[in-house]
Amino acid sequence: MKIVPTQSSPFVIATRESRLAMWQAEHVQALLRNAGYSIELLGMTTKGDQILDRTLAKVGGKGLFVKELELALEEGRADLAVHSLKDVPMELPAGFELACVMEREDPRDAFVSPHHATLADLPQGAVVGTSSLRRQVLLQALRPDLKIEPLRGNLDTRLRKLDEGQYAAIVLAAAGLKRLGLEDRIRHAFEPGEMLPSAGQGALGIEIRAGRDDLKQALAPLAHTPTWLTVTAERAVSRAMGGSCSVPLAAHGRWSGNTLRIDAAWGDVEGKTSLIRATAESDGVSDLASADALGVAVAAKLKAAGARVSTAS
Ligand SMILES: NCc1[nH]cc(CCC(=O)O)c1CC(=O)O
Repeated sequence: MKIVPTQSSPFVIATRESRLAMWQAEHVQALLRNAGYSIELLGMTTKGDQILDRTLAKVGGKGLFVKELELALEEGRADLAVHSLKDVPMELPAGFELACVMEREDPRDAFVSPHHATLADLPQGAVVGTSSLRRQVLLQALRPDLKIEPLRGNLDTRLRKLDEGQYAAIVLAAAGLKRLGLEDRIRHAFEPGEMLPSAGQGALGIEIRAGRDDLKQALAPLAHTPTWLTVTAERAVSRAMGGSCSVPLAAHGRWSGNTLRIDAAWGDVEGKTSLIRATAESDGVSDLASADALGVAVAAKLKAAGARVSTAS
């Protein structure tokens, strides 16, 4: 017999209305429904979805995607928000917390192109679309001749712009393409050694108002501890570097056995190709505090090698 949890009213998931955000919210909805909970969705459009003609760095940063969802939580219109962790600022506002981090999808960046198999196949000076400073700097480090042009919008919009011929290739997160059944668009998945992913890429986090123990209990079975530890270390690198989308910064963790290794790369916006890299590993990462400390240690190495802490928000 299934034990049905007691709920005074359905839990409401606040979600952006892009196909990817909806997929992610519906995924969490399905998991919680399977566990016997009653779950509804509240779709909303955020500023980050509306403003498409400027880079995120110029319009106010990643927080744009999450602020409106947090307002819905604050006003009691919704109970939880499912986020791509990559888009979640390092510090949550007071009164909010991450209730859980789920198992990571593919964290790699994907090379997508109608006519070229990978970066090395692109002709001299080809136009590659991305608005991510991290991707721009890492691409230029591999191929200084490429012309990087801005590309914003949801996944479908970005793929349409590629197909219309505005770019020879674009770079997207493999995770988003896979979730939407668009895996066949991936021509090449960059290994972390080629193009280091962003902190949190491919992982989903669920945000709630602090103190909602009923929700924490419901969400606990969705948590994936190895992912949570990894992304905590990655996000600690970003936090310690003052990371935001106006700084090219990559941080990526991998387990081998009991050892967690974090690689990071920091780019100078002005210098464009001067990448600073650092690595640290630990076999003693078993709680969020030690994961955080590992990330801070990587950031200290970046700083010692000349990376500067950003003060921009
Ligand atoms: N910045 C937008 C964004 N936020 C999360 C993903 C992909 C899914 C994920 O990383 O979990 C994407 C698209 C992309 O970078 O191509």
